[in-house]
Amino acid sequence: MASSPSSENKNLEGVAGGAGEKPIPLGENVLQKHAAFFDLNKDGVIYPWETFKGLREIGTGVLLSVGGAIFINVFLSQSTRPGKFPSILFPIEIKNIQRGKHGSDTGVYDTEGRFVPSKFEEIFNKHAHTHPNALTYDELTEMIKANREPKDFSGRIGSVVEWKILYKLAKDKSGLLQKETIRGVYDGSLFEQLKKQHSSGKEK
Ligand code: HEM
Ligand SMILES: [Ca+2]
Repeated sequence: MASSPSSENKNLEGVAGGAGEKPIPLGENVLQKHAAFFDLNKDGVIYPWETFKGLREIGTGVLLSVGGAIFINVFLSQSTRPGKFPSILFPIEIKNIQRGKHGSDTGVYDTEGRFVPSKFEEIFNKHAHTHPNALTYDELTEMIKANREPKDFSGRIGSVVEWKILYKLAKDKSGLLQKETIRGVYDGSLFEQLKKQHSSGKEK
């Protein structure tokens, strides 16, 4: 469908090194980094209270952080712990985080949680009409709509939530979501940045 063999080949740039280098092992996918920010004690498992604390640290309000922690952990605990009896503590297992991928997304993470540069560029080629390196709120909404897959209720909700919260937390003073900001969300470096900004800008 959308991903032809030729566009898939481009993924390899981000995956394998030059001649003779070993490909990056699956254990080092960027989606794991995105999630690992929230693993406060770095034990490979994210409990809801860690998600809550992480969300607070990057500037999310109390109510949204409570809702976010419940929503994220309930959904991702189920998919990252397949085959196991559900745990009432709703842990997310980072080593399986790629199983938490849903439909109606951008495809910037591939099925193994790796970053696909061509898909990342596609966001801006298709939707950045007013500024080449940023999205306005309307352009973001347009992108989310364009990524909708038929009958994919949960994937659509997931995408709206991810992108609208990102916009709320990380838009610039002119209301734009900058390309570099979006790049930073994929490897989680944006979360570290937001945490610094938030802790320096506000006394607890
Ligand atoms: C405020 C916090 C967060 C924001 C703003 C955020 C934002 C995003 C964005 C924008 C995407 C990309 C979706 C796409 O490419 O279409 C994404 C993907 C993803 N995020 Fe987060 N995220 C946050 C917290 C978390 C947490 C706590 C977890 C789990 C521990 C998580 C797990 C995932 C997963 C599994 C995906 C892959 C979904 C897919 O591509 O289908 N995120 N997130
Ligand atoms: Ca943990």
